[in-house]
Amino acid sequence: MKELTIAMPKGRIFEEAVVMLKRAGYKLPPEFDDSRKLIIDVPEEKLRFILAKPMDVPTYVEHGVADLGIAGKDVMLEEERDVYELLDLEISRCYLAVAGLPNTTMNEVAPKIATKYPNVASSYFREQGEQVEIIKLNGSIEIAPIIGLTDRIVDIVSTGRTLKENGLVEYEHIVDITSRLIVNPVSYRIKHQRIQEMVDRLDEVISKETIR
Ligand SMILES: Nc1ncnc2c1ncn2[C@@H]1O[C@H](COP(=O)(O)OP(=O)(O)OP(=O)(O)O)[C@@H](O)[C@H]1O
Ligand SMILES: O=P(O)(O)OC[C@H]1O[C@H](OP(=O)(O)OP(=O)(O)O)[C@H](O)[C@@H]1O
Repeated sequence: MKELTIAMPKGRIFEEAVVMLKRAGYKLPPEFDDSRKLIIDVPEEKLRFILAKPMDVPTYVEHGVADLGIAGKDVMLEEERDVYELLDLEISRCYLAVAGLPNTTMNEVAPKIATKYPNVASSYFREQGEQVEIIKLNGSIEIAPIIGLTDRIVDIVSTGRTLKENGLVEYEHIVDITSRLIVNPVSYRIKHQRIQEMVDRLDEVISKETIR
């Protein structure tokens, strides 16, 4: 049996992804529940896990140092890496939206947009026929319109709590987001049987949890 390397996103997707793998019958050691290790080998399952920053997962997979990865659709849209999406895992559900201070319009000349997703935001506003200046931030995006850095933000919304507690409102819904299982195209060809088995096992877990 060929070994598979999987790039896992640290942070909020990690826990849900681990639950899913366990439900699919993979026996994962206690390091998955509490550890600072960045590489976890599971020889019994012939699996190696790399614990990466969520935005970096498609990079590892594109370069083939990981066969598979788990990444949010937001990251896939932003990074546009040369990988295949195999499965919608239907976890970490959220959406990308345009938000800002209530009852405001965007500056007519060169409105500014703060975001962690400069590529997604640029193409969205281009499609809308609006010319904007993108200001890339790495987090706490909601601060930007409050302190007058930008007119709007493009950011993730899940419960809407962060917008609400910071006095912002949603203006436009851009795209729904869930996490995806992604694969390196070469790995998919040469380790096809092994990868397909994992896809089938995960797909069964998804089907049990949702009414399709
Ligand atoms: N509030 C949220 N609710 C649900 N899913 C979310 C939420 N925020 C982000 N996500 C999804 O989870 C993924 C990882 O988010 P997370 O906050 O763990 O990492 P990150 O913010 O990209 O990383 P870091 O904070 O370490 O830079 C995102 O790419 C997105 O798909
Ligand atoms: O609608 P909500 O449920 O409030 O979730 C949305 C918030 O979650 C994410 O932030 P995160 O917690 O990752 O912090 P960050 O600002 O550092 O990215 C996102 O960027 C929003 O700020």
